[in-house]
Amino acid sequence: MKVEQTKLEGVLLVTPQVFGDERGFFMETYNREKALANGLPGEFVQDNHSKSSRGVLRGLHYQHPQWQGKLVRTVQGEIFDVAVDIRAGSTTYGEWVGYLLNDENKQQLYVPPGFAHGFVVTSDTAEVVYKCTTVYAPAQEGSVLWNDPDIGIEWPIDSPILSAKDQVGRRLADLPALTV
Ligand SMILES: Cc1cn([C@H]2C[C@H](O)[C@@H](COP(=O)(O)OP(=O)(O)O[C@H]3O[C@H](C)C(=O)[C@H](O)[C@H]3O)O2)c(=O)[nH]c1=O
Repeated sequence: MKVEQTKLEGVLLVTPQVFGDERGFFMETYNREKALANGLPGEFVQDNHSKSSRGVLRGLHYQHPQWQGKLVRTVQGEIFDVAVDIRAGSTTYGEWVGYLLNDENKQQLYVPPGFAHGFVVTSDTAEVVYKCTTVYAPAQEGSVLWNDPDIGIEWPIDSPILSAKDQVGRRLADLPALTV
């Protein structure tokens, strides 16, 4: 697998080695030894799977103080996956990166603790699976407004479908000082 550092330190783009043959393909989607050798966590404690229709935007979410690192991939369809640096005092505070993760490129995005995460679906449907470094702690969840102009995410969808929670995410300027 290839692991690339994005412009936000700690956010990693993972491209797995895909073994194709006349039957189809095989790839390792996670390997602890290779992960540790490439700056990825050696332990995840929860796997998630969500399915969404075109235009659904889930995010931007984080957990604090029990931050969740997330290794995200799309097993069917395509998403535009986004990480936003919300670590108080970070030199890249409020900056974002976004990548198209789909069932063709099979790429994964690692979103480390200290970042808000979200995605929008750019195919008819998308099934997203992701490994988490800590378990779900709903009382610790926070939401950042998906279209906060102070972040300026260039989403490929103008009018996304949002949950009630995501319609009222907090502006970056209203976030408490969050440390990892
Ligand atoms: C996240 C989560 C949710 N749930 C339950 C709670 C609700 O009854 C239902 C839907 O939850 P929610 O609307 O928060 O799901 P998403 O909007 O997909 O939330 C996720 O969206 C973005 C992309 C993220 O990065 C997070 O993993 C997560 O916040 O699943 C659980 O039981 N366990 C969980 O870990």
